[in-house]
Amino acid sequence: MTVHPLATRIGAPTPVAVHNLAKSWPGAQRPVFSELDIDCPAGGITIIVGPSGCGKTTFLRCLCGLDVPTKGEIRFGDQDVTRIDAQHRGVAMVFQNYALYPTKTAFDNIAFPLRMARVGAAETADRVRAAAALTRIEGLLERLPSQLSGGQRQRVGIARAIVRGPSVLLMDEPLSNLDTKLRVEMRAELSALQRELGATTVYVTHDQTEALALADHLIVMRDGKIEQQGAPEEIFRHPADVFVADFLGSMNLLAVRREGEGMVLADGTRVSSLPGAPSSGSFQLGFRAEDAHIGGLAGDRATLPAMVRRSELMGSERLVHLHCGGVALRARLKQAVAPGEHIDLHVHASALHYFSDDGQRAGAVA
Ligand SMILES: Nc1ncnc2c1ncn2[C@@H]1O[C@H](COP(=O)(O)OP(=O)(O)OP(=O)(O)O)[C@@H](O)[C@H]1O
Repeated sequence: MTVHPLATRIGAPTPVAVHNLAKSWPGAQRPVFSELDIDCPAGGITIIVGPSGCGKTTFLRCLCGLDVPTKGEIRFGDQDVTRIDAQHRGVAMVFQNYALYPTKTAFDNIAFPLRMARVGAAETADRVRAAAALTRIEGLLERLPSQLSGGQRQRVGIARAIVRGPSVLLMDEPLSNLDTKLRVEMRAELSALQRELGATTVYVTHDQTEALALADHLIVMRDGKIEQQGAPEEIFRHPADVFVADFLGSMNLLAVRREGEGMVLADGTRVSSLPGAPSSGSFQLGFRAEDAHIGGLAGDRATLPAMVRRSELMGSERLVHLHCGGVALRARLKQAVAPGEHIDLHVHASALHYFSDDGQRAGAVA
């Protein structure tokens, strides 16, 4: 693999690890986060996803050195950086609101960290141009931030972050101020750029699509705790609890209880077969909208009687709002269905998830 001129690392990429990390604000009733144990793969993208206020930004600020954790350890490679100043960590951060100097041109914004580090004028110009080329803003370097679009401003922010060749790159919702189309484009570009630079990247978002698309290692956070972490596909396929299941991909959930030999939904509807279901008591059944079908499904499957409430055309398929077992469900179906119509929804055994009443995974067919 060729090493990009902005990748200043010597040797292998830097792994980032935190151990038992906690942060509390003075006077607050409970910590922002606690007991965080994370190993970010060297040279890969670790994504932290979670609802607003769960502590994502504060965690990133601790990694960056802008905030000091109350407890625990942060390691970049072999080095304990927990108490080391931000400018000596070899880390750069991209902020959600771009954080550009309004009176400086794009060139001067990007050059700023190099000038602070007293890098010579010729090398500064070379590096700014290399960063601008990577972020495709070569033609915009003389403009002020006010003369740039949101997407262009964010590119300047990213160029500024990578211009010193950081070994660790932190990104706080870098795409959230962009419109949907640009966000998808920039997402692909960011991924390519990150691979080219090889900087270990920690990326915070509340967007589950972005998280699944970009992550090598995915961490789902809730109320300052790690709910689940691992490979994105593994988490998507085997969510540890109802919160993760619903946060990553909106899971339909139905309460089920066993009665004698059979199973009954909350409104008394009887269900004939639920492959892999817990063998006693009550539980929650989960499945995703895209895993529901009408007919045409061979092998082990669940059949759920449902009534159509509304159907929205989404191009090649329809998002169908249904009533089943006393609750509202959603299914993405190929067929046209009419409001009021009664249908049998089929879900393949491999797409069924089971959770205990308190929301923990209760096993499922793999
Ligand atoms: N400087 C501060 N002093 C006191 N409390 C703070 C401070 N900064 C953040 N908090 C609190 O810490 C909690 C976590 O905030 P944080 O910004 O880390 O969450 P987040 O998950 O990044 O949210 P969002 O997605 O909305 O940006 C919030 O309850 C917030 O009010």
